[in-house]
Amino acid sequence: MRRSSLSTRAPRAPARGRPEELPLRPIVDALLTGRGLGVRRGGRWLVRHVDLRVAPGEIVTLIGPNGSGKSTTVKALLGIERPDEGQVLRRAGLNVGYVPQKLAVDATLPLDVERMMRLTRRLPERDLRAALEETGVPHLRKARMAELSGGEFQRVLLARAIAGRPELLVLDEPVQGVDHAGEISLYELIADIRRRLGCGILLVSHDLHIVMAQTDTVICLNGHVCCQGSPQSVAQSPEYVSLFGARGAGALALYRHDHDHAHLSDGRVVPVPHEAGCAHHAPAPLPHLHAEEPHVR
Ligand SMILES: Nc1ncnc2c1ncn2[C@@H]1O[C@H](COP(=O)(O)OP(=O)(O)OP(=O)(O)O)[C@@H](O)[C@H]1O
Repeated sequence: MRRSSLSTRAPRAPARGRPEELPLRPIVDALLTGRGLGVRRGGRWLVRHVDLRVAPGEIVTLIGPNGSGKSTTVKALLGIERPDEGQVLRRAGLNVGYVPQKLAVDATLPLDVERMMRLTRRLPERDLRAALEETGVPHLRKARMAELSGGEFQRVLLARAIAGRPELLVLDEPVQGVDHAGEISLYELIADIRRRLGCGILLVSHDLHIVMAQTDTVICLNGHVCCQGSPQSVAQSPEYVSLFGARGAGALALYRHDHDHAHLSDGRVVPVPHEAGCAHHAPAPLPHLHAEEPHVR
């Protein structure tokens, strides 16, 4: 039977003696695409010529030194900052969960976790409870935001971002104020959320050696895209080494083996198929995309 790669029709009933044909998967479009993105403020380009895309189920991590334009790029992609150049394409009606880089809660504000979760939307009890459980903080429901530890605070923000079952999760430095062990478990939680929700994730991080184990595509930014690709290919690129030094590159190499197993939330380690290194993340023309405001939570 001749099959078109674009077809999404159900397969015919299998002929006797022939193996059943699996239904063809529909073409999966990117959730979010930036093409030639540039943001200019105060007479200078903060970022320029940025191409990136996030597909469903993919973790894309933006790394780069302080002031390299990571948050600016994220804000431009989400429509929070207006780009001066290039194009942002978001899947129509895209549901986004966003944890911004800066979110300070005044110590005098009597804001508890439950109210924080419901601050900007109606959230049914079931969804609120599920989100807090998924991020491991159901016991903090009545706690005051201002009294949470760094790790607890970040978990609540994550719960708030996933409560609406987003298709895309955007996390701008989600492990701020978290100790080393807490960072590792937060990144494992993020990878676990990706597996459970099947959402795409755009992550901004400084924690190269930890985050790399969970990342599909790394984009190394320094006002422009210096290099991009799988963690392994980026670690070997001269641009990356010159930005982060050989020590940073060496730290990535240490984590190559992590791709052969996964950590479950109950502590078990299970084998996963070896990923044979992602291809470079070249933006390609995408049909069915509309430039419109996303539904950012
Ligand atoms: N609205 C603005 N007007 C002028 N300059 C800005 C504006 N927003 C950001 N910048 C500058 O743009 C540069 C990039 O900032 P951005 O916050 O995107 O960097 P970053 O890579 O996220 O940094 P960090 O790792 O320190 O969080 C910085 O020099 C910052 O001061």
